[in-house]
Amino acid sequence: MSTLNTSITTDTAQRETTTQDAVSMAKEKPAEAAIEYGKTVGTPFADDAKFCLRDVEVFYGDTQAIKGISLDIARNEVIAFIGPSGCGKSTFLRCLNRMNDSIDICRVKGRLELDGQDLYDPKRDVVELRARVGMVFQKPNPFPKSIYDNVAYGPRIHGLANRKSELDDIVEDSLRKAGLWNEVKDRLDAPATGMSGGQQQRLCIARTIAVSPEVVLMDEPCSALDPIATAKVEELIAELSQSYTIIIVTHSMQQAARVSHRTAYFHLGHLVEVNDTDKVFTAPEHELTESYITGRFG
Ligand SMILES: Nc1ncnc2c1ncn2[C@@H]1O[C@H](COP(=O)(O)OP(=O)(O)OP(=O)(O)O)[C@@H](O)[C@H]1O
Repeated sequence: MSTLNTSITTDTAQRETTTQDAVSMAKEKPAEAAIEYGKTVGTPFADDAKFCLRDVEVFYGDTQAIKGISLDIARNEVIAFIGPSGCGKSTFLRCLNRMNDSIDICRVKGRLELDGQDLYDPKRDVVELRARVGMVFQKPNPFPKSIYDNVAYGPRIHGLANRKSELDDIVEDSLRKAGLWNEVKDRLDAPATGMSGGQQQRLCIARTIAVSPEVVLMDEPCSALDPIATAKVEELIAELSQSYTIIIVTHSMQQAARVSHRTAYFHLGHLVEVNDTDKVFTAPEHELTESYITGRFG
């Protein structure tokens, strides 16, 4: 603050710049000093844990992106990851189905278990893991194939159907669960790339659930969608939560409030607070959570 005061001069241009600096300082991310390493306030642990994650650290080369996070994710819960850009939400999400394995400079440390089994056991079949823990990305990414073949792709490679009729049933069931069947049942052979963005994203969700996953990871699944398509995907998340554990990264606090049971607030690679979603948005425990949800920075 003293630097700011001494920089004030009578020069008008200089004064304007200084005022802008003050505004941007006020919007700046609060210091890491407000966070105790490895400590999360609220309710990060659960009795019925699908994922048990302890002391997780992630490095890109020498840079530490995740700083000692411990968290349980319960069976059939929807948990939202929120926080300012670059705080590590996607990095942490990608640990859960080992998507970070494909990044050469990325190292994951700590204990990460799915149903009590080590996620990072070198003997683990990663293809099988990614069928159990499916992922929906920010931008819809259908294959350049027909609508039918997009959904049938996973069941085919995992040998989930012995006959064409069984595959047809899986495709129909997945498209129904994704709320898309009525829109596409008469054009299953049409290219998926000809669908609207919102339809493509629901197709990607159908493709993910076609292999009967236990968990669906969603990395900003609505950021490329308009409000109507977003509302459809959010309705879908509510329906899917009956059967799956869902972990969603979102920049929209309204979306986190609408779809999730618990919300986890990340800051500079730390997990600062986890609480029931209502509590996070009405009575956050940590000052940084409060600053973020009230728009003081982010
Ligand atoms: N492939 C990578 N190589 C090197 N550094 C990376 C890589 N991916 C992410 N990072 C760094 O790790 C940190 C966390 O990034 P991450 O994408 O996980 O944050 P985020 O909270 O999901 O951000 P956003 O909300 O902007 O998507 C950032 O400093 C980012 O620059």
